[in-house]
Amino acid sequence: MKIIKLTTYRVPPRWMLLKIETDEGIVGWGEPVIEGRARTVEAAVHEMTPFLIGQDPGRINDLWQAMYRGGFYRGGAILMSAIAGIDQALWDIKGKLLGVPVYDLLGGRVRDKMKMYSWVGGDRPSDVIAGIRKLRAVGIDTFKMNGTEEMRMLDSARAVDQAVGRIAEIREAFGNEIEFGIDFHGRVAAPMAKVLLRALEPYRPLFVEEPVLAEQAEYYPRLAESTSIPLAAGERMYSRFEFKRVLEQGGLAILQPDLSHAGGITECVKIAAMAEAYDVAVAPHCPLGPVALAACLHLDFVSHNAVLQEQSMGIHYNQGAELLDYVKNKDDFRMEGGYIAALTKPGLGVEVDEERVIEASKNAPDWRNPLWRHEDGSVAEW
Ligand SMILES: O=C(O)[C@H](O)[C@@H](O)[C@@H](O)[C@H](O)CO
Ligand SMILES: [Mg+2]
Repeated sequence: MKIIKLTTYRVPPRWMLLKIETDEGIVGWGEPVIEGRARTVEAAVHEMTPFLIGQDPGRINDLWQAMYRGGFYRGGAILMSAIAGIDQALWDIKGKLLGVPVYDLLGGRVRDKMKMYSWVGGDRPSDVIAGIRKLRAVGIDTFKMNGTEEMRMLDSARAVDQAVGRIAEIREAFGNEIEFGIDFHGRVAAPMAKVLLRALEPYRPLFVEEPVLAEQAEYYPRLAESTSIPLAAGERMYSRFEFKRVLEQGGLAILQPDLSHAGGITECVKIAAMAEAYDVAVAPHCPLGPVALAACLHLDFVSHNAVLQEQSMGIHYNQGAELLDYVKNKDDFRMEGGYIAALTKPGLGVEVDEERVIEASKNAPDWRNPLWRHEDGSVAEW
C-alpha cells in the first residue's frame, strides 16, 4: 500500500482535518492543528507531503522517526502538531486495513469506559454555577473552568478573593457531589501561584492546571511542595523529551499531552507509559474536534494511568461548529453518566462527513486567541 495524497481542510470553529489517501482506496483522517496557527501547521503538513507520497502508511514508527529526526530543527508546537495529525491518520489507515480499532492494535482495552469532563464558564469564568447545573442534568459530574480573569504578576488580595470566591460558591452550591479542575491557563505568574493555590486549598479542587506557564516548569516541584492540590500540565509540551524533564523533576500529578500537538498517538502512548513509571496520571488535553478526541480515546483505553478525558462539547471556543458536526457516526460517541464509551469501529472509529467538511472549509475563520492587556496597558496572559 502507498500514500498517494494528503488534503487539509481548515474548518470552523478553529480546527483542521487531514485526509490521507492510499492507492488501495483506504483513507485515514487526522486533526493536525494548533489553535490560532492552523495555516502554519497546514504549511508544515504540506512541507512533509513530498516525503510521504509513495511511502507505505503501515510503517508508522519509521515514518514518525523520519518526520521527527529527518528535520535538523525539530519539536515545538507547529512541527509536532503536523506530525500528530499525520500520525493519527496513519493509525486510522492501519486499523481500517486490519479491520480493528486502534486500541486493539495497541494491546486491547484496559477499561470499559472513560471518565470525561466538560468545560463551564468562558474565557473569563462566568455563570459557572448555571453551567454546572445544566450539565449535571445530563449526568456530567466533573467539570473544568478558568480560575481567573487577567491576573497581574503581583495582584491584589481583592483579585485573589474574587477568584477564590467563585470556587467557594461552587462548593457551597454542590458540596462534594461534583468534582472540578481549575485551569490557571498560564495566566498566573510564579509570585501569585503559591498565593492562589494556598487560598484554594479548603475547596479541594480535583487539580489545578497550568499553575504557571510551561516555560516556568521549574516551579512545578516548588509549588507542589506548597499545596496538596494535584498539579496538572502538558498541553504546551510537545514530545517525550519535554515531558521527561517534568517527570524527572517531579511536581506534576497529572500530565495533559494533547494528541494533536504532541506527536500523535505514537508519541503520546509513550508519554503515558513514561508517566505511569513515575505514578503520574494522564488526562489528555482536547478542546478540539472529533478526530483529536478519537485519538485521545484510543490512548485512554490502553493506558492504565489515564484518569480523565477533556472533550469540547459545549466549550466556549466552539462557535460556528460543535464537536460532532462533521461526523456521520454521532451515535458512536456514547457519553453517559459522565463517561464516554470506546469507539469500536476499525481505525480511529470516526466516520468523517467529508461533504460537510468541504462545505465548511469554504469559509473557515482564521481563529486567533484574544490579546489581553492589563489596566496599565501591558500585555496580559490570556
Ligand atoms: O484546557 C484547555 O482546554 C486549554 O487550556 C484551552 O483553553 C486552550 O488550549 C485553548 O484551546 C487555546 O486556544
Ligand atoms: Mg488548559
